[in-house]
Parts: sequence; structure tokens; C-alpha cells
Amino acid sequence: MNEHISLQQVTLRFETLTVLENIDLSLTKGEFVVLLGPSGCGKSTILNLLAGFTQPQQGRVLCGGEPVRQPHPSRGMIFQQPNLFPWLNVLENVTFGPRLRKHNRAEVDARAREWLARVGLAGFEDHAPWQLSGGMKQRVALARAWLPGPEVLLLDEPFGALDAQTRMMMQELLRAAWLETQTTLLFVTHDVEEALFLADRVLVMSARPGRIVEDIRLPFGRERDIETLASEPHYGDIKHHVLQRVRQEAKRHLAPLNEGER
Ligand SMILES: Nc1ncnc2c1ncn2[C@@H]1O[C@H](COP(=O)(O)OP(=O)(O)OP(=O)(O)O)[C@@H](O)[C@H]1O
Repeated sequence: MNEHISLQQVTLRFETLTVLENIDLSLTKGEFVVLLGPSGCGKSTILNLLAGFTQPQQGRVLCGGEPVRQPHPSRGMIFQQPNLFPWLNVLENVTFGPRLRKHNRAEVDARAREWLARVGLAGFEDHAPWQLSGGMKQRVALARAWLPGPEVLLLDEPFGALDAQTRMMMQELLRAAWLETQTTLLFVTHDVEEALFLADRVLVMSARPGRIVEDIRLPFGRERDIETLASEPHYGDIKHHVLQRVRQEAKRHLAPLNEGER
């Protein structure tokens, strides 16, 4: 198998709290995988491991067959908050990393303008972050993440704070960029419909300690229309199944709390 990134028998603890226990997970090159699971099951922790922000106590974290030991521009990350520098304009925010690494300024600026146009922000290069809406700021974050040409993008609920309309537009934009670049994407969300529109494959995690309890390859094909996807054969059944599975795990997670409340 053409494995690109993986966790192999990974266990991660924060002091006495075991977050992940002997977890296995792998993505092939160019695959778009969405990770769903109850709050606190370790989804962000998995992204942090693959980004190289955290190291496991046991097991291996691999990218391209090599151990992941530290962050690298070839593995980008996008968070729920766009985290733009307020004192820099849009273009400067997007080009900040490559400029820090002393890449050719004119070349980086030209590519940044291309990415800004692709995410619908042509003409906003000189704007300050405070002049942008939440969706526009997140578009800047997308352009910034894609500029260095990452092999892997790790996305932690990137559209979670956006309104429904903006969210749909961002989902379409992300899929278009992915189809064009064939980047390997691991995307965390709580939204099952978002997962079904975006992913090749949906992974459902158990409550903590997190492991993968469902691995579902979606049959919807690469060309998807967000407005008609729900009428695809099997959409309803798959949505029902995934929702049920996620709820089951969330209930397991909350059970001790309910008992404690009695
Ligand atoms: N640096 C840290 N130190 C101690 N505990 C941590 C740390 N980071 C995460 N945790 C704990 O690890 C567990 C998993 O956290 P994580 O953020 O990975 O969950 P998640 O599945 O992404 O949750 P959510 O869906 O709510 O964002 C949580 O119980 C959290 O409190």
C-alpha cells in the first residue's frame, strides 16, 4: 500500500491521563480522510502528533516512511481560529513563513497572490485582518497553509466557527484545492454532513482512550455537488450509521458523568 502518513501502535499519555492507546491509523498519498469522534477522544492530539508538535510514549508516527520528530513546512496545520498576525496585512500574513525561511520574496509574493485569488481574496492583499470577516480570515489561513506546497495538511475543525453559508463555500473551496493539488488531508470535525461531503474515507473514534472503531470508504466519487449529494443512493443510510456510531461513543464518554450526577 502507498502509505503516506501513519500512526503505528501509538500510546500517548498526559501524566496519568491515557489519551490514545495502541492506535493504528494510516492515509495513502492524496487521500482525504475525516476524523469524527466524541469530545476529548484525542482527535487534536492525533493531528499534533502528525504535525510533530507532540511525541508519543510508545509506537511510531511516520510520514513518507520517516519518523516525525518535529514540525516541518511539508506538513501544514489549519486550526478553528485563523490565528493571523493583526499587525501584518493579508499578503504579509500569507507569506510570513516562507519569508522567515528566506525564500525569494518576489516569487513567494507571486504565488501568494495566486493562492489569494484562488480562495476569492484577489484585491484584499493590503487589507488588515480586522477589516475581514471570519470566513475571509479563514480563507487567508487556507492560502497561508497551501502556499509552501505541503504534502500533508492537518485541519482541526477549520470551519467550526463559521456560519452555515460560509461553511459550505469553504467546504467547496477546500475540495477544489485538494482535487487540484492532491495533498494528503486529515480533517477533524464534529459535523457528519461535512464529513460526508469532504472525505474519501471517514474514521470514527471511540471515547478516550481513543482508537478507530469505524473506517468507512465513501462511495460518492470525486466530483461532488454539495446541493445534490444528499440524494445520492446510500447517502441516507451512511449518514444514519455514522451519526449513530458517533452518538454511541459520545454516550459512552458521558456515562460516568451521568452516574456521578445521580
Ligand atoms: N497538553 C495537554 N496536557 C494535558 N492534557 C491534554 C493536553 N492536550 C490535550 N489534553 C487532554 O487530552 C484529551 C484529548 O484532547 P484532544 O484535544 O485531543 O481531544 P479532541 O478529541 O480533539 O476534543 P474536542 O473534540 O473537544 O476538540 C482531553 O482530555 C484533553 O484534556
